[in-house]
Amino acid sequence: MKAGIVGANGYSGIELIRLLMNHPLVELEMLISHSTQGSEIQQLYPHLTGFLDRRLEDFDADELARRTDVVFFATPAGVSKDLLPECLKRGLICIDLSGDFRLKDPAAYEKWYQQSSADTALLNDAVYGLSEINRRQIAGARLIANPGCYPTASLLGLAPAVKDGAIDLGSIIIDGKSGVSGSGKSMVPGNLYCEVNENVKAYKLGTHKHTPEIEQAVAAMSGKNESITFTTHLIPMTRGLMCTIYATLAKGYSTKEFLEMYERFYDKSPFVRIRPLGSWPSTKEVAGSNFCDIGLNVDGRSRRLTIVSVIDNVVKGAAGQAIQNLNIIKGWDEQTGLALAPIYP
Ligand SMILES: NC(=O)C1=CN([C@@H]2O[C@H](COP(=O)(O)OP(=O)(O)OC[C@H]3O[C@@H](n4cnc5c(N)ncnc54)[C@H](OP(=O)(O)O)[C@@H]3O)[C@@H](O)[C@H]2O)C=CC1
Ligand SMILES: CC(=O)N[C@@H](CCC(=O)OP(=O)(O)O)C(=O)O
Repeated sequence: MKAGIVGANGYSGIELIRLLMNHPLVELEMLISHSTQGSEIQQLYPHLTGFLDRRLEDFDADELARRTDVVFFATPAGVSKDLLPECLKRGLICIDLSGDFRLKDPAAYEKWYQQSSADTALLNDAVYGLSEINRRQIAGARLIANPGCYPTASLLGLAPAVKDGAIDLGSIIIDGKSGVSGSGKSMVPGNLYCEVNENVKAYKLGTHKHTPEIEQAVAAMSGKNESITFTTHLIPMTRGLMCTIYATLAKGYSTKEFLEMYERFYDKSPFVRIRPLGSWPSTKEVAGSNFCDIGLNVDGRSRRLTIVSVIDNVVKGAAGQAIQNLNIIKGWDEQTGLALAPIYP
């Protein structure tokens, strides 16, 4: 199968290249960028020297349809809602890493993204690509809305407890922390070395666009609409994302009972690893891999569950999950091209 990447020279695009180069059933055919067409990818990114001999090209839906079968959109919000329908119309499988097709309600997109939404019919057709939760809908789909990085870690951490009814949904608090690559490679003063190094800062309190995405998915799992509290922090590292999630218990389970429930829930999900009693994950333990590692603790005194969920934001939070979704769409083994151990130390 031949693939194209729109936004190939951004952080998620480059990660798609690294992973797809090792995928036995996919061949990289077209790399598309916005401002660097004509350049050799190896010149822009010397770490790819000797691996991939391709020039960046301009977006052309006819050319994509002629040369590829699947297109990944690794573009900023607001780009794929216009370009992707042209590819879909031409019969291509489209996997969008941006938020353009994630929210079913166009008014919610307009409120949280501060721009006009994608076509409503396509929003309805789009399948939310949280691989472990929506496998049945993803299989055979043509349009995947790949989840955001914070929602991936949060929702994989919450899903078993939410589906069991074991926590009070109105009590959920998510404390998220991300490395700087989560914000992409564009020049932003807040991402300068002197601003980020030896610093931790909270950002977008009450306005983060992943808030409605997490709420929508929790509602889909539970049948109930509840507001969550979600706070994000930028931390001085390149890759890695941790969500520490707090919720009040609705059932009196112990940590051991929660761990057994999570183990059962993710029994057939090779990319979700549950930590044993008394052990919690760190971002380094998933770096460069498609794993989501989860640790749990019940605080009997406050009757609260704490969930610690970590991913590599550019792999499981973006490019890796996008490829996992392609594997599911095609009925291939989910781990094809993704069976990579994390980089350590
Ligand atoms: N970074 C992460 O950890 C995650 C990112 N995402 C999402 O994935 C998407 C990409 O993110 P990221 O890789 O970080 O972003 P970057 O800013 O690093 O890269 C964006 C890419 O999009 C290209 N681009 C911009 N506008 C257009 C356009 N009109 N047509 C074609 N290409 C265009 C840019 O090309 P050029 O440089 O030539 O202008 C660049 O290659 C975003 O929507 C992001 O929110 C999702 C989960 C995690
Ligand atoms: C560190 C950092 O800035 N992270 C970004 C994550 C954006 C992202 O991946 O989100 P979408 O795919 O939904 O656009 C943020 O918090 O906005």
